[in-house]
Formats: sequence, C-alpha cells, structure tokens
Amino acid sequence: MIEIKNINKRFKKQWALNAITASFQKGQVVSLIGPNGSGKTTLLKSILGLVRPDSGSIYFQGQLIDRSVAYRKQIGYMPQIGRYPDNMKIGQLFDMIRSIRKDHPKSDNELYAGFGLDGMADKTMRSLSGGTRQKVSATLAFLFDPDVFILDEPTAGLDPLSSEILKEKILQEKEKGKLVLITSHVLSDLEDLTTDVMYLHEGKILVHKPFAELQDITGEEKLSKVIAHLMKHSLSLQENTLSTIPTNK
Ligand SMILES: Nc1ncnc2c1ncn2[C@@H]1O[C@H](COP(=O)(O)OP(=O)(O)OP(=O)(O)O)[C@@H](O)[C@H]1O
Repeated sequence: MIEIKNINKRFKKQWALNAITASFQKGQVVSLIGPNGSGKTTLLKSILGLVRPDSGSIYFQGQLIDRSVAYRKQIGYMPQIGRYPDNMKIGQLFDMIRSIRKDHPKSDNELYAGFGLDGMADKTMRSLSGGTRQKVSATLAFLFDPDVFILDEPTAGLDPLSSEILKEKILQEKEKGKLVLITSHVLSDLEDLTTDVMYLHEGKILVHKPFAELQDITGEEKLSKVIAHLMKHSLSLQENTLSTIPTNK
C-alpha cells in the first residue's frame, strides 16, 4: 500500500533519514519506535508530503506521491502537536472541516461523542488543555473513515480513560484491515495494537519485522521486553544480524 524506496533527508549536517526502504500493507499496525530525534516524525511527514526527502521515492497505492495531494484524503493524520486557529471554537472547527470534505458527507463522530467534545463545542481552541487538544486531533484523524492512519504519539497527554477510548478505536480500525502507522514512547500503549515493529536509530532502520517474529527471536512476549532485549544487543542490530541475538527461551 505504501512503498518507500531509499529516501534520505538531511537537515544541515544532521541525517534525519538515511537510506530508508520499507513497505507497509493493509491490516498492519506498524509501531515506529526509537529514541528522540531518530527520524520517526520525519518519516511520517515524508509519507504525508509535509517533508520532502532530498532523494528517493514514496509510492502510495502504486502512485508516486511527488507533487500529488489527492492521496492525502485517504490518510487520517494525528500530528504530535495539533495547531489550530486560536479563536476558533471546537464546534466551528469541526463544521469547517466537514464542509471542506463534501466528498464524504457521512462523518465518524464516535470519538467526538466519546471524548465529550460535543459538550465543549463553544470552547475556543486557545482555551483548551493539552489533552483536550489531543482529543480534537484524534477525532479529526478518524472523521472520514480513511484507509490509512498516521498517528504520531496519539496517546501523549491523554488521561487513562481517553487513552483507552482511543486505543479501542485504533483496534477497531485494525480489525477492519486498515493500515496504521503509529509512534509512541509508551510501549505498553502499543502492546495490543502492534503487528509490525520498525526501530529507527539516527535515521536508519535497525529493525523492521513482524512483532511475532521478534518475539520468537528474543524469546520475549511483551513489546517492552522485546525492545529492551534488542537494545541490549544493539551491536548485533547495527550489523543487522538479528540471528546472532541470544534468545531468552
Ligand atoms: N524542520 C527541521 N529542521 C531542522 N532539523 C529538523 C527538523 N525536523 C527534524 N529535524 C531533526 O531531524 C532529526 C529527526 O527528528 P524527528 O522529529 O523525525 O525525530 P523523532 O524520532 O520523531 O523524535 P521524537 O521521539 O523526539 O519525536 C532530529 O535530529 C531533528 O532535530
């Protein structure tokens, strides 16, 4: 569904993405994991066309995304930090977005109600707490039943109940066979969702494999333990020789 062929991105001397080649398919929930600054957001923004790689190509459903914007309608994007007009009220923001998407008259309002945004329609965006702003971003990402979700730290700042509501929604979409690309530093939030793991380090892919395969390689069950095990043996990772990693079995 998404093919990435040898993309590179440098910000001055800093490599944000270094020779990234990968493909993502329907039905996968790919957890992008890695330290701060490892390139996760840059990779997601490159797929969205918000960052232009210095070289390489990205294909969405077989079409080169270069200079195309139409494909973005098929992606629900939740940015790390949502930016909205300060004086716009929540209700006005949703009315505006719905009016722009006339091609999609039916919107999915489950999160709007689930997060209680209907009771805050008159609040201005500038007055919202960080968590409520996240709820607005999450609700917008799911509004038009997209085929692909790009969720950049979606649960950051959400209270435990709201975080569960969002995770449940992502699970539902996974079960419908959608493709989800998700980042989080809270690995327990990814536990029940992940089908595939991509581990980035200094702009390079160190691991991109099905979660089940990594569980097998490491002998660990939980995502946090799998990642810890891989990190402990990061030298083998850098050499891309997962087979040399001792298993815990
Ligand atoms: N617009 C920009 N200008 C300059 N450098 C940038 C820009 N965007 C990203 N970078 C740099 O690119 C590298 C990768 O950043 P990126 O935001 O993709 O990392 P990340 O893995 O998403 O980090 P985090 O976990 O902190 O969100 C970092 O060194 C960052 O400083």
